[in-house]
Amino acid sequence: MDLSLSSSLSKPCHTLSLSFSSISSSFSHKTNSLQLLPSSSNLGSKCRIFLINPLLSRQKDHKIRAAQSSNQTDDDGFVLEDVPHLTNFLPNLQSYPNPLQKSQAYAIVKQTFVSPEDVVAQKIVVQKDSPRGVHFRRAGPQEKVYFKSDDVRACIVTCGGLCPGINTVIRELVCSLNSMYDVDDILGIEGGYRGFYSKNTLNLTPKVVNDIHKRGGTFLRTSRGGHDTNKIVDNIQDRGINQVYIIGGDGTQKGAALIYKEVERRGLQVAVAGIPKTIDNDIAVIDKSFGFDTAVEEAQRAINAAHVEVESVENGVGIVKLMGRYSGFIAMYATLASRDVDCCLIPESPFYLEGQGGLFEFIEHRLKENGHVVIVLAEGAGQEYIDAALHTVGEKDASGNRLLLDNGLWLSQKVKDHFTKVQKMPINMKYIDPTYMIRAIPSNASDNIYCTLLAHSAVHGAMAGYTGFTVGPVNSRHAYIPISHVTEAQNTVKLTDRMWARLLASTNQPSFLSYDPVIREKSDREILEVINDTKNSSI
Ligand SMILES: Nc1ncnc2c1ncn2[C@@H]1O[C@H](COP(=O)(O)OP(=O)(O)OP(=O)(O)O)[C@@H](O)[C@H]1O
Ligand SMILES: O=P(O)(O)OC[C@H]1O[C@](O)(CO)[C@@H](O)[C@@H]1O
Ligand SMILES: [Mg+2]
Repeated sequence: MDLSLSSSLSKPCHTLSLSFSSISSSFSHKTNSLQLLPSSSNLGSKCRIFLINPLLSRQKDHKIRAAQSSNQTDDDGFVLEDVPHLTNFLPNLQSYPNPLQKSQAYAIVKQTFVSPEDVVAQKIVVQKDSPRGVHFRRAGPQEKVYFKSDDVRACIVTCGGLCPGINTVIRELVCSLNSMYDVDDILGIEGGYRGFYSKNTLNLTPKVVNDIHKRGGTFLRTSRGGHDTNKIVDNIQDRGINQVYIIGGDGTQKGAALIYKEVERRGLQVAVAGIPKTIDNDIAVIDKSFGFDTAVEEAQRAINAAHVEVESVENGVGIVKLMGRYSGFIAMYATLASRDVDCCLIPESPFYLEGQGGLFEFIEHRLKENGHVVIVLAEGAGQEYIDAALHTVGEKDASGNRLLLDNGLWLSQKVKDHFTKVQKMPINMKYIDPTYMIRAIPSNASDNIYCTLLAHSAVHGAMAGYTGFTVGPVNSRHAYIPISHVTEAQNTVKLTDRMWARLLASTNQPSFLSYDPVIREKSDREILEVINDTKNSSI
C-alpha cells in the first residue's frame, strides 16, 4: 500500500501530525514537495512535522526545519539545515543522469550515489531523550545532475592568507571535474576576488595542475580586500561561468555568500561552492580546516629547536610565536603534541605578567626547577596590552581584519627586562618566529587526502545543482553546509572544554584565573615603557 503523502509547498506553512511506525521524508526539487514515506529510516514512532513554504524557507536562508513540536515526548527534534538548490529559483531546470553511472572506477562501488535522504548530524553525543538536533545534507555524488558536461564552464579562485594544501584542492577540483564529469572548460581566477574584474583568466587542465600539490602557496595567487559583489557577478555572467569554486577562510566565505545571493537575485544558473581554508582553524561547524595538521607538525620543528637551544644554556627562555589571529588552535595543538612546552598563551585566555600567579613568577619557578622554559605564544595573545600602550586600536588589513603587533618581540623584551633589571637574574633569551614558515609549505599526506575529498564533495554538490554551500567534514562525514551557517561565528578555543584542560594539565601552567585588574593596570603602565624603549632601540 502506498502511504506516501505529498503536499504542495506553495501554500503557507502546514502542520501535519502523523503516527506511522517510522517515516522518511524526501524533498523533490522538481515538484517542490516534501514526501513523507513509511520506511526503515527511523524518525521516531510518532512525530509532528512542519512543512515550510519554500518562499518562507528561502527567506530563512533555506533552512528546512522539520519535526519541531512543543510536546517533547512526541517530538524527535529533527532539524535539517539544508543548502539552496538551483531549482529553488529556476524551477524548470532540466536534470540529467550522473555520468558517474558509466564510470569504470565507480562501477564497483556498492552505493555510487548518496541518497538524498542521507544527512549528517551536527551533534553526535546525545542522551536517550534528547532531540535529534541539527543535520546537514550528506556530501557526495547524486544520481541526477543539473549540468550537461559540455555546458559547464567552471572557475576557481583562492582568497585570504596561505595554507598548506590549497594547491591540492585546486588540482583535485580540476582533475575531478575532468575525470568524473568530463568537464574541460575550467578557468583559474588570479589573485583573489579582485582577479575576477582586474585580471585575465588561466585555462586549467589536468596537465597544467598535475604537479602543483607538491608546492606550497597557491598556484592561482591570492589577495585580501577587493570584494565587489556586483563587479564579480557581472564578470561571472559576462564570461558565461556557471560553476564558481571559492577557496578561502571566514572572510572569503562571507564574500561567497554575497555572490550566491546576487546570482540568485539575477536568476542565473550558477552554482556557488565554498571550500573552507584557514590555517587558524577558525571556521565554525566543520571538524577541522585543511592544512591545520600540516601547520601543527611544522610548528613542532620550531618548538623543538627552541627546546634544544634553551636546554643547552643556563636560564634559557625560549619563546615561539605561532599564527592564530583570534583563535589559538595552532598554539594549543602544537603545545599538546610537543610536551616540551611549559606555557601556551592564546588570544582566548587573558594572561598577566606581574605578581602572584603571573607569567614572570611561573618562569622563575621553571628556571629554578629545570634551568630552562619554553613558551608558545599565539600571535593574537596579549594584543590588548600592546594596543593599550601604543594606542593603536583599530588598524585593519585590506579585508578588515585586525592588524596585529609583534607580541613575540614585546614579550621577549618584557621577560628580558624583568629578569635582568628587576630580578637581577640573567637569562638566555631565544626568540623564534616561524609564523609564515608553518603555512607556506605543501600539505602532508593526510591533509592531501582531506583536500582531495573536499574538492570531490564540492564538485559533486555543484554538479547536482546545489549552491550557496560550504563543504566540510562534520563529525568525520562530509556535508553540505549553508554558507551563512559557517560565517555566523568564528571557531575559537573554548576555555571551558576539556581540550584546554588537557593542555593546562600537561603544561601545569597558571590558568591566570586570578587576573587582577590592579596588577594589570600597573602592568600596562610598565608595558608602555617597554614598548617605548623597544621602539627607541628599534628592536
Ligand atoms: N564581510 C565580507 N563580505 C564580503 N567579502 C569579504 C568579507 N570579509 C572578507 N571578504 C573578502 O574575502 C577575501 C578574504 O578575506 P580575508 O582576508 O579576511 O581572509 P579569509 O578568507 O578570512 O582567510 P584567512 O583569514 O584564513 O586568511 C577578501 O578578498 C575580502 O575582501
Ligand atoms: O598574510 P598576512 O596578511 O600577513 O596575514 C597573516 C594572518 O593570516 C593568517 O595566517 C590567517 O590566514 C593569520 O594567522 C595571520 O594573522
Ligand atoms: Mg579569516
